[in-house]
Amino acid sequence: MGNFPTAVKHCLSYEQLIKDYPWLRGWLQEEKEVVPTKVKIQLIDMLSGTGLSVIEATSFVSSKWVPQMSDHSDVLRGIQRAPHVQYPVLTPNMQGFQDAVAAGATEVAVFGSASETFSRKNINCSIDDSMLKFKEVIKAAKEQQIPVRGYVSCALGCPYEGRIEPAKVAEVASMLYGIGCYEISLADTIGVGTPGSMLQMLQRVTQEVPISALAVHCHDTYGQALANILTALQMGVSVVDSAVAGLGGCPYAEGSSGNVSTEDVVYMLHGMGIETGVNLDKVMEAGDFICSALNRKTNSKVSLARNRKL
Ligand SMILES: CC(C)(COP(=O)([O-])OP(=O)([O-])OC[C@H]1O[C@@H](n2cnc3c(N)ncnc32)[C@H](O)[C@@H]1OP(=O)([O-])[O-])[C@@H](O)C(=O)NCCC(=O)NCCSC(=O)C[C@@](C)(O)CC(=O)[O-]
Repeated sequence: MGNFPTAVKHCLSYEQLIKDYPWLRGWLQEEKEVVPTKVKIQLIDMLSGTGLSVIEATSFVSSKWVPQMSDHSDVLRGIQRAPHVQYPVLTPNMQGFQDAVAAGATEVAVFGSASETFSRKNINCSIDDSMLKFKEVIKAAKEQQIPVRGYVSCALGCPYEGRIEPAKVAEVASMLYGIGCYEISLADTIGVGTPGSMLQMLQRVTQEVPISALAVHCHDTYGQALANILTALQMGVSVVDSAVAGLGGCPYAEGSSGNVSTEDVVYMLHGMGIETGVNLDKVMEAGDFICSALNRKTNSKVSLARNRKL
């Protein structure tokens, strides 16, 4: 583990450390009941006023696979875009990319996996075939100056294959970076990682991809997400995906819990003196809104504590 004070100083130099990436589509794709489009739009609009620099808005996937996302175009068209906020959307293939652009997408993300089985279950193709599809998307995106982000799912474990070798994560991250993704988000899809496995994985991945191009995406199934994020920060990672109220999950990783809550990450970073530009109170308001609109309990420890006036 790196020297803590030095690493924190390093992090202090970064701004806009938080991306509220998968709050919406990550959690919605798990939601059994169809969430009204206007609720999705209102939540994005609330999040747009929090200071977050990136809000992943929806997903242009097949509605046969994920029915909750069938209103993707209406959501993207319905939101009020705030200046200085990016609204990327997931696009697994050219059909998704074309639909996304038609609905006004200005940033997209492709999502690969370090696990062969997860890749087939999630996007119905092998890792190698997924790269061919992503290459097409990236080529088309570049022609339109649309930046493309890449995900590597199962970076710390797979629901089907168990442990995933850091070398395999590095290989897939390197492929995504090599074909033109500007940033690679390393996802602990099922939340089994620990600071130890995060450290090992990052040490290997950074042999292939510069740390400045890496983000982390931690689900909190085993309660390790904040510790894992802290480890990544100490290594120099400066982009953290999170989800308002800790909602989220993946339909092809049954039983895994949501992403780490944005509220908890912001609280930790501000407590460390790291500037994020994010207004914690406003994020909590957005979290309260969506939890009450859907009659769900928050997964944010910070929100629970604040509601008890602690
Ligand atoms: C990738 C596909 C579409 C392949 O699905 P497929 O069935 O292999 O696609 P296909 O190319 O063989 O086409 C079959 C049908 O799907 C349609 N189709 C084809 N592409 C699209 C599209 N983009 N949008 C809408 N429709 C589409 C296509 O038009 C055709 O329609 P038909 O002729 O039968 O009526 C499918 O497997 C799919 O939608 N998978 C997405 C599943 C998903 O959303 N998973 C969760 C994403 S989150 C994640 O992966 C993890 C992450 C990023 O959060 C990080 C982490 O925590 O790990």
